[in-house]
Amino acid sequence: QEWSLHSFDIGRPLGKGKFGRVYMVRTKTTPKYILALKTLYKSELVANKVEKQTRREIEIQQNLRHPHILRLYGFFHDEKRIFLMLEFAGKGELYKQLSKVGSFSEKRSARYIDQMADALIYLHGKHVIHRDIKPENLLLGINGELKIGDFGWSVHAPGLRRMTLCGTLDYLPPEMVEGKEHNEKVDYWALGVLTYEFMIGAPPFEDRGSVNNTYRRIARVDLKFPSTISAEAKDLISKLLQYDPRQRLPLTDVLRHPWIVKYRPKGNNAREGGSV
Ligand SMILES: COc1cccc(-c2nc(Nc3cc(C)[nH]n3)cc3ccccc23)c1
Repeated sequence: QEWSLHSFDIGRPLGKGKFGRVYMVRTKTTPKYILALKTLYKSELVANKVEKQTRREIEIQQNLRHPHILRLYGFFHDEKRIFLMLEFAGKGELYKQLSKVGSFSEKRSARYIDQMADALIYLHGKHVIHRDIKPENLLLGINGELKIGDFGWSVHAPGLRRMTLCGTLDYLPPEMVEGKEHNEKVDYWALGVLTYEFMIGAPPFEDRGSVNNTYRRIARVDLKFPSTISAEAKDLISKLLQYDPRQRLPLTDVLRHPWIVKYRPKGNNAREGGSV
């Protein structure tokens, strides 16, 4: 199947991505499929020196099949742009909902982290580390299920970050802010930061006034919890936000953690194959 812009009826623009716009589109084939078409301007990719990273993002995401990872069905290009044919997530960007309500309940946060852990186990099983887990890269499907949407920073483990850090430091683990070699355990740390931000509405080491102070707080694991957070939630976050990557709670143990199990939708706890 040779895809081009002529293969689609272009719907409404959904919003602006980093290097171009995202449109809701429908295939002209029957049956008709609704997709999100992400446009990337080649000139922008070259200007930002991210063409290799983009090629890697496409190659990685095309081979991934998981309910909580946004599908990349294919891509095509014209002289100016690259077009990514992405799964359409009906409820849009998770961070917009987070900023609208301020923070999520422990139940909603635990269910998202359950889904994230499941997706990360799949990713790491394919020796892919995401390296850029944060609310801005997460989308919500039509049934409110979480979808990891952006693989711009993912690499095959172990990686050494060559790009200067753009955007927030808040999610980076000590080994990355110290420029050391890192492995898939950077995603364990980011999962801890994400859990904290879902429930509190801001990341744990944020210092809006000074990037250097965020650095320091990360390197010192300067972690404080508001009294409103349950002991079980604090326990999980503290086991993920460990300075030493080897001490961080393995993802399979995240799935078994009491705080996660407590909020897992009924029927999802049935033992493998156990039917009642
Ligand atoms: C950067 O892409 C942006 C930016 C702003 C909003 C949206 C957005 N996206 C989606 N779904 C998507 C997006 C992708 C790549 N797959 N599925 C749904 C929405 C619904 C309401 C408002 C906005 C929405 C995307």
